[in-house]
Amino acid sequence: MDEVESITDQGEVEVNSEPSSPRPPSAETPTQGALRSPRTRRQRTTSQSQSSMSREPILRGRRRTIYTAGRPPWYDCQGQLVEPFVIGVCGGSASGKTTVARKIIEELDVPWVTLLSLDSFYKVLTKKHHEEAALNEYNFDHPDAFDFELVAKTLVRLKEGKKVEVPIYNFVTHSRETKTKTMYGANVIIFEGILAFYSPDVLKMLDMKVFVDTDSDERLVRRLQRDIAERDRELDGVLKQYFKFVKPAFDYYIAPSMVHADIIVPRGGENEVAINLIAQNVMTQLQQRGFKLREKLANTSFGMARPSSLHLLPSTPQIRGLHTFIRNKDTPRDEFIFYSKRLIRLVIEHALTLLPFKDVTVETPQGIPYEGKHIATEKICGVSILRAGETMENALCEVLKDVRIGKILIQTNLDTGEPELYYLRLPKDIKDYHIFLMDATVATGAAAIMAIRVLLDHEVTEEHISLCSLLMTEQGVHNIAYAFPKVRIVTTAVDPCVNEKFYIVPGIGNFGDRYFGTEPSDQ
Ligand SMILES: Nc1ncnc2c1ncn2[C@@H]1O[C@H](COP(=O)(O)OP(=O)(O)O)[C@@H](O)[C@H]1O
Ligand SMILES: Nc1ccn([C@@H]2O[C@H](COP(=O)(O)O)[C@@H](O)[C@H]2O)c(=O)n1
Repeated sequence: MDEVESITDQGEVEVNSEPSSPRPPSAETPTQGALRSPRTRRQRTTSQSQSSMSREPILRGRRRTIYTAGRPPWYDCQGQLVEPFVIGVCGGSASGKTTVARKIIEELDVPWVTLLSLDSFYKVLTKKHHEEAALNEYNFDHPDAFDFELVAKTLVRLKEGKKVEVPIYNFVTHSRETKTKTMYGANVIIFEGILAFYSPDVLKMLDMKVFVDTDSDERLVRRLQRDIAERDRELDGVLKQYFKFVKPAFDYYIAPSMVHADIIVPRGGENEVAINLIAQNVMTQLQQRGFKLREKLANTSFGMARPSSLHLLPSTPQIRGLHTFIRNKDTPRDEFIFYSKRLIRLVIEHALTLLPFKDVTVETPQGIPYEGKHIATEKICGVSILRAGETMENALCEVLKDVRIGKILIQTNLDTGEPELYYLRLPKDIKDYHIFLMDATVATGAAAIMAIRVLLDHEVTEEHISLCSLLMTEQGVHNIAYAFPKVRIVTTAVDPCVNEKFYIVPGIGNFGDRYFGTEPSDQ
C-alpha cells in the first residue's frame, strides 16, 4: 500500500492510506494536471481522461485566494532550505488567537502558510482520567497537559522543511483521533495556543511573538458560546472549569508570558490595524529572502566544465538519428511516440549501468560456472515528474520487474513564474530506495530541483537519486549539479540554453503535448 499525499488549499498535506495502483499509463492515456489553481501551465482540459494521480483538493471559496493548492519553492538556488518564518500567537482561551492567525494569513496573501495549534499536542489521557469524575478534575490549562517535547520536535522538523504528522485533537472526546494531519514547513508557520510562549525551546524558534489581549469577560462569554455549541459542553460545566482551572492558569501562566511578546493585539481579530502591521512586517522579512527562483536559475552562467555527475550518452549517429525524428516539428505523433520510446529505453538502460552491481556466479546449462553481476539493490523506485515524466515509466517497468512507481506533479504558476508542487504519491519507505527520477525534458532545472528537494525532505539519500531525461540544457545541468552534486544526471543530449519563456532552444517543443496529442500549451 502506498502513501497517498495530496496537497490541499490549507498549505498542508493530507495523508490517507488508499490503496493505489502504480500502473504506468499507456502513451494514449494523457495524464491530467487536474488539480485546479488560479493560473498554471501544464494543465490539461477536462476532455482528457484522468490518470491515477488526479485527486482534486477542495478549494474553499474565500474573498481572495489565500491558500493556493500548490507549494512554491522552499529552498534557494543552492537547493538549500530557506527557513520558514515562524509567528507565535499566544493569549487566553477564546481570546481570538485562531481568528487573529487566520486574519494574518488572509492579509499576507502569500501562497503557502501553515497553521499549527498547540491544542493538537494535548497529551493522551489515561483510561482513569477519562472517567467523568476524573475528567472534571483534569486541568487542561496546566503546562503538564501538553506534550511540549513533541511541539518542539515538530517545529524543528517544520523549520527544516521536513514533513510532520500532527495529531488531531477532539475536544468532544478529549482524545486524539487515529488519523493525523501531514504538514510541511511552508513560507510562514503560525503557531497558536494558550501556552505558546511557555516552553523555552519553542520560544526560541518563534521569529515573531504576538499576544492577543482580550478582555476577560469577553473571553468567558465567547468560551461559553463556543464550548456549548462546538465542544458538547454544558453551561454549568464550562463555568466550573473556567473558575477552577482556566482563569487561574491565565493569571499564573498566560498573562505573565506577555512579557515575551513583540506585539500585543488588543481586542483580537477585529483589530485590523494591528493585523495589518504584523502582515506588513512579515512581508518585508519574506521579501528579503527573495523568491524569484526560476528567473535566477535561467540566468545563471557557469562558464565552466560540465559536472562529473553528468552522464551524457555518446552522441552516436543512432542517438542523433532518434533526436532527428523527435525534434522535427513535422514528425507525426505515432512516430514521435515510437522514437521517443526508443530513446527513453536507452537512457533508462544507461542509468541502470550506473547503479552498484555485485558479483554472482551462476551455472550455465553446460554445467559451467559463469561469473556474472546482479544489481546490488532490489529497492528501486521510479518517480515521474508529471506530466512528461510519466512517459518514461513504461520503459523502467520493462527493464526492472516489480519496480515501484511514485509520482510528483509540479506546475508553473503563470503569475509568479515559479514551479509549484501539487501532488505527491511516494511509497511510505521511500527513504530506503534508489530513485530513478524521470522527466522527459529539463530546461532551467526548476522542476527537477523541486522534485529532488521533495525526495531529500522524505529522507532519500542524495547519492541514491538518478535524474533521467531525454534532453536538458546547460543551465539545467549546472543548476542541478550545483544544488545537488551527488545526484547522477543521465541524459541523451544537452542543448545550449533556454529562451525568455524558459523553453529549451533548439529543443523538442512541449514533449507532453506532442506525446499525448494534446492541444499545444504555451510551454
Ligand atoms: N472579535 C470577535 N468577536 C466575536 N466573536 C469572536 C471574535 N473573535 C473570535 N470570536 C469567537 O470566539 C470564539 C473563540 O475564538 P478563537 O479565535 O477560536 O479563539 P482562540 O483560538 O483564542 O480560542 C470563536 O467561536 C470565535 O468565533
Ligand atoms: N479536552 C479539553 C482540552 C482543552 N480544553 C480547553 O481548551 C482550551 C484551549 O483551547 P483554546 O482554543 O480555547 O485556546 C483550554 O483553556 C482548555 O481548558 C477543554 O476544555 N477540554
